[in-house]
Amino acid sequence: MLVIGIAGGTGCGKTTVVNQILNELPEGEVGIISQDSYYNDTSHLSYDERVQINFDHPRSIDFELLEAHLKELKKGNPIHQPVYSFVKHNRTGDTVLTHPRKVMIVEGILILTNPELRAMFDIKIFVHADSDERLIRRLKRDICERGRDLDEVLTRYKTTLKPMHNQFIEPMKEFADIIIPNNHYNTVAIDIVKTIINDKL
Ligand SMILES: Nc1ncnc2c1ncn2[C@@H]1O[C@H](COP(=O)(O)OP(=O)(O)O)[C@@H](O)[C@H]1O
Ligand SMILES: Nc1ccn([C@@H]2O[C@H](COP(=O)(O)O)[C@@H](O)[C@H]2O)c(=O)n1
Repeated sequence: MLVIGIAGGTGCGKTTVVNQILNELPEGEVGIISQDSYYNDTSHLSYDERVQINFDHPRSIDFELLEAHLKELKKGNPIHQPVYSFVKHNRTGDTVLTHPRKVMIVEGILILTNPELRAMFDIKIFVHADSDERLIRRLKRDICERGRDLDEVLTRYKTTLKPMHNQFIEPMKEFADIIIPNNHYNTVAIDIVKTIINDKL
């Protein structure tokens, strides 16, 4: 199994890059694990308490479960990937049966911050977009798709997103094998990654 880690700040285009990679590759050969599925289970907290969580700090992620799941997939066993709700700020209780594939992609803002998880990646990719570009994209996405308003996104950006990005995410570029500039759609970089995957398949 080839395991590819794709990191980068919120709104840099990780999900878009993953979809572009999947496009045209043989169906059923590439699997995806999203770090978002592994936000800690916070069922013991009220909604108001969950809103206060710093979702851009590594401690908000259940890395233990994420690692355990990746190990199972590497052994050839399927896993039940939790489903996360950005509206409820919690896991929904549902899971998605995820089968091992020849190529597994793990994507998320903080996946390179955990040394044990990082060691499991054969290829580490960092997607870069400038912070103003990422903020614009995040505003549009969170308002249209994640039930947020302008005030919520901007407050979160100033109080947690930006400082956490500078402290934990940006320094992870050091560990990347490939950095994809993504201020604009980067078809050349996507083609290179697709070629690497096709070689493996
Ligand atoms: N290169 C790009 N140029 C313009 N918009 C982009 C680009 N890449 C992604 N987007 C848009 O930005 C938003 C956030 O992208 P997404 O892939 O969800 O980022 P991430 O998963 O890194 O948070 C989406 O609405 C997406 O369509
Ligand atoms: N309940 C939550 C959980 C996470 N976030 C934000 O999501 C971002 C990570 O997801 P991307 O798809 O953008 O990579 C992260 O910056 C968290 O702030 C949230 O808003 N609410």
